[in-house]
Amino acid sequence: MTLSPAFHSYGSSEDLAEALAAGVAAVLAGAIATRGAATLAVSGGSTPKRFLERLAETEIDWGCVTVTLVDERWVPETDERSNAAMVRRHLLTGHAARAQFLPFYLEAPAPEDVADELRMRFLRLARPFDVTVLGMGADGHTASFFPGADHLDRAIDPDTDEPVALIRAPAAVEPRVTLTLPLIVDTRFLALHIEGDEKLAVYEAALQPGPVDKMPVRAVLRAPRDELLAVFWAP
Ligand SMILES: O=C(O)[C@H](O)[C@@H](O)[C@H](O)[C@H](O)COP(=O)(O)O
Repeated sequence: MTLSPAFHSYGSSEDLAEALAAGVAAVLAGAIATRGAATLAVSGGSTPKRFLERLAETEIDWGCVTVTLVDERWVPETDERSNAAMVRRHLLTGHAARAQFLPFYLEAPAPEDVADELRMRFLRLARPFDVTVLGMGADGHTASFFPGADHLDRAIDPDTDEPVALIRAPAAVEPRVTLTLPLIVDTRFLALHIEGDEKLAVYEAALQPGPVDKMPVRAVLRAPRDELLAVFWAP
């Protein structure tokens, strides 16, 4: 059964960052208390930076946390477009520097050259994740589920056993590697973090009936889950 998302709106990006960081830290601390470990998957781009900085300040036992990405642009961490570099800069500092980090990028011209290594790397990740935080583009993509992407059907196949998908799409700029839909929705706390009026309108349009491939965030919105998807929005 697909439950309607829980929508949380905040007066400012800073208020949202504080609230989302507190919520994520609480879920991670709960996982550490019960299992001695926690897994966090975060998205790249620009929106998460303030939230990740607030999360880095929380005093949970970061040494028990594995941090990974929802998706990555196929560039080295020296490239300003690298999501891994953004996460290291904004999250893996201070208290959170002790977390174990599992990035995607491997030294190879194309992700297809290391597809088996990527598959094995992410097959080993404990499931379900404890926290997954998604972003969304103004075109209705999330993760690297871009409209018009090649292999999009494989990436959003709810029945795939593959942990990652290799994506190429005009809007994606670089080749992408993304967690597949089952890994993304198989998480205890799933959040969609969007900011601005434009993305709010895109989110509301994505809630309406329509083809998934035109607004692939719909694959997440429609995925049957026991727990509510939590949407965090600020103007
Ligand atoms: O690699 C990426 O770009 C992200 O993982 C992607 O899915 C992101 O969440 C959206 O593109 C929104 O990006 P902004 O936050 O920069 O608008």
